Order: sequence, then structure tokens, then C-alpha cells
Amino acid sequence: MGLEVDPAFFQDPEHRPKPTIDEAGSIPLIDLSPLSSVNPDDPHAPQALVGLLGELEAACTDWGFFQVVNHGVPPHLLQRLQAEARAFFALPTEEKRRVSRDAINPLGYFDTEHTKNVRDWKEVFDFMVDDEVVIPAWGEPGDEQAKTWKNRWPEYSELREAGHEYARAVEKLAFALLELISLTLGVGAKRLDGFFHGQSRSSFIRLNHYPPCPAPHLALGVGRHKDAGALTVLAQDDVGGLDVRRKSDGEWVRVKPIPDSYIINVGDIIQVWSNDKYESAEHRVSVNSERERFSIPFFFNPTLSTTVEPLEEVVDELINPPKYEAYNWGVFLKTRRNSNFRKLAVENLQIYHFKKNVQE
Ligand SMILES: O=C(O)CCC(=O)C(=O)O
Ligand SMILES: [Fe+2]
Repeated sequence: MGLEVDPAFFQDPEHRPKPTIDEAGSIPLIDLSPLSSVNPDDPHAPQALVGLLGELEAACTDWGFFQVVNHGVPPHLLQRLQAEARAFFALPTEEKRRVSRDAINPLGYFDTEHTKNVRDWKEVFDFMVDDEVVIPAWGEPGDEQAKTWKNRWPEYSELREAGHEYARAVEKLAFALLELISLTLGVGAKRLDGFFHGQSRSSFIRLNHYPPCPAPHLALGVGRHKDAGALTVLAQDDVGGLDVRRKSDGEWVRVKPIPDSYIINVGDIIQVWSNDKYESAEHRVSVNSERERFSIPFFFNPTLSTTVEPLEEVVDELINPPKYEAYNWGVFLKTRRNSNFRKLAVENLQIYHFKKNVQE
């Protein structure tokens, strides 16, 4: 088994998934129903939400990952996008390649992504929340002019409408979570909202399709990685395969599919804003030989002009000095996206490249 699979998909032995991965002791489950009964603009809201905030703070500290139910995203919007995603990936490869990502515009279809230089067993379709996004010039040689990234939609389908409608609904949930997480950091609920509004918004949605894999012990659907943005709001189907690295002991645990739930994870940007109070957790996707799997992450990202740095209210020069240098999110994302396009001899840009040399 596995001989028919291109070795470009093979993980190094230490990164291959074990035949069975525990679902017990996995990520916390949080009920968001208090959100619908409390008006967040009410000055007494933080008190009414105190139980929920405690659960969120513990989940973000201990795991960087959790599942939510009673989240308020209308299920039919996700179901519609899931149906469109299935229909798209069922098209002949030549059709899908008509909307392929290329070196200039990283949006659309892609089936040769590498994570840490090993090929992922998946195909994806990416679109931004806005159909056109201006990417400012960075001023480096070869990058003197602004570019536009454009969503590429297949002509025949309702994917565009379903995608935008879903994006609006899931973004509301992302803002609600951002506001709650801000409260747990001891800053105002709206402290971070401004980073997500305005020109060049960069949140995007990825449709993931993991076909059955004849060598699930050698390959991964997505290799181990951390998400670079602020928050990820992920819908998975009932197949399962998302593995999260448990902070307490470094073991991989499988996230159990729960109907009508979302999986939320803190990305690198919240790690930096919180000055490492919350850490972006490593995760990966295992595949199986019997069933295909679909998932839809919403990557909630600030605008491209955002300077990311530890929040001044969180740091303290004496007891909690800033652990990161400021960096520009647009430059970071563009560098990442360009390098994702091809297999690299060197490692991708990571937040620890901005880590300051401070004593813990
Ligand atoms: O498919 C999944 O469950 C997770 C995918 C993922 O981690 C990603 O696309 O960044
Ligand atoms: Fe991820």
C-alpha cells in the first residue's frame, strides 16, 4: 500500500500520523447561547457574560482551540456552500483548472499546495470576502507596483452567491468572538474591530476537499502548521481528521465532529496581540482511505495595512515586556502566499522571526 502514491506526499517518519488518534481529552466545547440573550453594547454586558468569558479564557490559554455550539450562523447558509463546494470539486480537472490560482493572483483553485515543503493530499478553492483587493506595493525590487487580487468564480455556478452570503454570516460570528476574546484580554470589546474594517480587507474562505488517500499512514491532508491570521472559524463535515497538538503534553488529538458546531482557533496575530498569553496551536489534517472529507475554514484577518504588535494595554515594560517586533500584515501575507505557490528550499515566514530576545 502507498506505492501508487507520489513520494512528494510522504511525510518524514516523525510526522506521520499514528494508526489511531485519541478523541478523548480533546478541545473544549463552549455554548455561545449567552451571546444571543445579552446585548454586547450594554455596559453591564461583561458581567452577564462572565461565565462565558471564563470558559473562553481557559480554552484560549490551555488549547488555542475550541468548538462552539449555538453560534448563530444560520445552518442553511453553510449547507448551501457545502453543496456548491461538492459540485465544484466534482467537476473534471480541466474545468477546475480554468479558475486556477497562479503566481500573480493567489485566489481560486489549487491542487498542489505544500505545507513545510511536503505536498498536501487535498485540493482547495480560495476566495476573499471582497471580490477585488488592492495589494499595496512593498517597494522591494520586483514589487514596485500595487497589484489587485481578484476572486475567480466558475461561470456556471452559484458558488459566488453562496460564498458571499456565507462569508457575511460567518464574519459576524468572528466579530463576536473577537469581541469576547478582547474582553478576556482586559481591553474593550471593540478594541480590535477597527483593524478589520476599511480598505484591503483580507479575510478569506477556503473550500477544502480531501479525497480518499491510498496511503493515509504516509501522507497528510494538510501538514502540521499554525494559522497566520487572527482567528479561524472552521466548519468540518462528519468524517473527522483534524488533529490538534495538545499544549499540555504535545500529543496529537482528533477533534470529534459535532453536528452544527464550529471549530475556532486562535491564529498567530492574536498570539502577538496578546503577547503570548494565547498561543496559536499547531494542527494538521489526517486523511483516510475510505471517505472523502470536506471542510470550510474562514480565515478572519485584519486589513492589509495593519501593523501587528503586542497591544500596549497588555504589555508592561517591567513585568511583561513586548515579545515581538511590529510587522506589517500585508507584507507578511503576500510573502507567505507567494512562497506557498511553490516548493521552497527555505522555511516560510513565521511570527517567531519577529520574536524579540526577551527574558521569560
Ligand atoms: O480541514 C481542516 O479541518 C483544517 C484545515 C486547515 O487547518 C487549514 O486549511 O488551515
Ligand atoms: Fe489551519
